[in-house]
Amino acid sequence: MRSGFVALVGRPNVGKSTLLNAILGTKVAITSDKPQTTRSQVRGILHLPPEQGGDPDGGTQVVFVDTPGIHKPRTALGEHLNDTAADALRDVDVVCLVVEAPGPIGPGDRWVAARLPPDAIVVVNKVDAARGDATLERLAEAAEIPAADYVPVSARTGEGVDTLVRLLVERMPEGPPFYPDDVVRESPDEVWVAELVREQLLAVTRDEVPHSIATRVTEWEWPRIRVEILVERDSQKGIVIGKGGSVLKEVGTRVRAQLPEGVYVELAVKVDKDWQRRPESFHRLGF
Ligand SMILES: Nc1nc2c(ncn2[C@@H]2O[C@H](COP(=O)(O)OP(=O)(O)OP(=O)(O)O)[C@@H](O)[C@H]2O)c(=O)[nH]1
Repeated sequence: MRSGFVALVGRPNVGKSTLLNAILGTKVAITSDKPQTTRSQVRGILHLPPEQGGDPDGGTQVVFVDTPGIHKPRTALGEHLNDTAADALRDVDVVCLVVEAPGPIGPGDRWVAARLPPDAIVVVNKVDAARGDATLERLAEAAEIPAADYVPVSARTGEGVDTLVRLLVERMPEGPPFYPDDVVRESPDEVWVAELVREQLLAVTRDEVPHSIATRVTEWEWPRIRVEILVERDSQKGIVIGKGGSVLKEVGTRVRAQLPEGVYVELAVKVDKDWQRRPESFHRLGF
């Protein structure tokens, strides 16, 4: 049996979480078109039996660690997110730096690249959205980053994902599994439901609101779940609730669609002034 850890790092919005979901073939990480969606290390576990590309003698388990996008921090939470991502680089077997094909490799990507181990893999994502020779240009640029492999993929269409998985399996050391066969996501159910609510709020609200939102489950009496939504200012409360509660209603419907039938999700909004700037507030939220 082979088993090991892979960290997915990169700047915000390059598609790390979408790639993790594509590799696992199931949703374990929330995604959005807003940067800085991932706020903690999210673990997803790939189990490959020998006949599906795992080690021929006993299969392979790859534990993926999805990380917050590394960025120039503007708040205490931002600094904490960078530290969380940097922590993930330690003690893993392979680091994948994710960049995106459509736009040039920028200072943010290079800053992360300079902190990689020399045997990292550079993943050039979103090749489906690259026009003309953009993918080739990006691979040429990526080649300047010292790494062991450079792999073009599309997390959206799945192109190249198998190649990436094959390279990762080859790099996994011999060892026993870390998780039971049926575990694909490490986070507890309460954390997952709170994340689903945050994902839908990110999808439904706009502008500065998304960064100010945090969610947590405050009651779990199956099938009734109460989720509290924290915002930083009074003005944001109205936006999150929506006219006549329309935003909350839409979010609730979208979340329920992803949970077993019959689950009742109750949403409440609360103001926790400037929680992102106060470590005691965001530590209380589990960051
Ligand atoms: N066209 C295209 N879009 C993609 C692809 N992968 C991800 N995206 C989009 O890129 C956006 C960001 O994706 P995420 O997976 O949330 O990005 P992330 O790197 O985890 O972001 P952070 O949490 O901010 O670090 C979303 O709108 C995705 O749908 C891809 O292969 N092709």
